[in-house]
Amino acid sequence: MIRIAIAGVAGRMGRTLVQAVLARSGDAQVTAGTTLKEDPQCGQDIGLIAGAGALEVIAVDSLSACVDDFDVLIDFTSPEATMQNVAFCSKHSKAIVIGTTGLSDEQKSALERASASTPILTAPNMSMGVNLTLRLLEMAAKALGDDVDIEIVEAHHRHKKDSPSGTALRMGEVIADSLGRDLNEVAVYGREGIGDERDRKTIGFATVRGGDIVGDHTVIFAGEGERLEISHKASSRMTFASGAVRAAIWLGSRGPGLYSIDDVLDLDAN
Ligand SMILES: NC(=O)C1=CN([C@@H]2O[C@H](COP(=O)(O)OP(=O)(O)OC[C@H]3O[C@@H](n4cnc5c(N)ncnc54)[C@H](OP(=O)(O)O)[C@@H]3O)[C@@H](O)[C@H]2O)C=CC1
Ligand SMILES: O=C(O)C1=N[C@H](C(=O)O)C[C@H](O)C1
Repeated sequence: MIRIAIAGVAGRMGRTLVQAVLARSGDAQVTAGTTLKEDPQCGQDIGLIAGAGALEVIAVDSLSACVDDFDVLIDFTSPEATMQNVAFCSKHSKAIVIGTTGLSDEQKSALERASASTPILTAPNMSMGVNLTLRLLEMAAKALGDDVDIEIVEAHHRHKKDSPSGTALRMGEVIADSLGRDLNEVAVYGREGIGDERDRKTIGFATVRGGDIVGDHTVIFAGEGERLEISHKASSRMTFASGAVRAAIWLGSRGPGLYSIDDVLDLDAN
């Protein structure tokens, strides 16, 4: 039985993660959860915070306060909080699953360094559908090559802080790699005013923020006379949470290393 702690347990993903662990049949347990000290839910039962009934586990304001209570931490918070949590997990030999997006290149390098002594699994999107979409994008990019213009459009709820989404950026990386391009050189983030004609080698990103959109991603491969669009639309955060819990259970029996959700999901099984 894996003992799971959830960082940011009062957040949108934190609450859904509690429900996702409860939905499993006895191979995992939520044994700890953190909130910020100033959060009004700090000190409350995390089951009640998640709207799932009391679990007799109280939300605490730091990982130090629950260090003996968990094996794997699941972290969907903010880049700053995630990096502090990685340092804590490294020091205390805990595995960590990271869903937080918007990490800088420097923060990603720090994750790589920490993974020499800590099991770390990170993915900008833990859903089966998105990770299958990444495979389809690779196939489409290779087949259509340099004959199309490629644009990535993503839409999320009004509270989302990072843009473009981590998933959109990963989609861009997969497509750029498939075409032998460097995303840092070819990405165009939004357009405004009068500019030059589109350069075919570029990969465009467009961001929509509004209401309660859970997460939509569409990649457009626009050619002459036809265009192909590959879309994924999430309608529930449970798709991300159940992937993350599955990843935590998998990571619980792994040694140090930097893993991805591809290592966990059986995308080739069916
Ligand atoms: N990989 C994936 O599949 C997915 C990734 N995400 C990513 O997960 C992250 C969180 O998203 P979401 O749940 O919507 O955001 P929320 O803002 O709802 O949740 C984040 C929570 O973390 C809390 N928090 C921040 N710092 C700390 C800290 N040091 N200790 C404890 N709690 C802390 C926040 O508190 P407060 O509100 O008080 O600041 C908040 O409750 C984002 O980066 C998002 O992009 C989201 C969905 C899927
Ligand atoms: O913030 C969110 O909500 C989401 N963030 C992730 C991202 O940035 O890609 C994944 C998902 O789309 C929801």
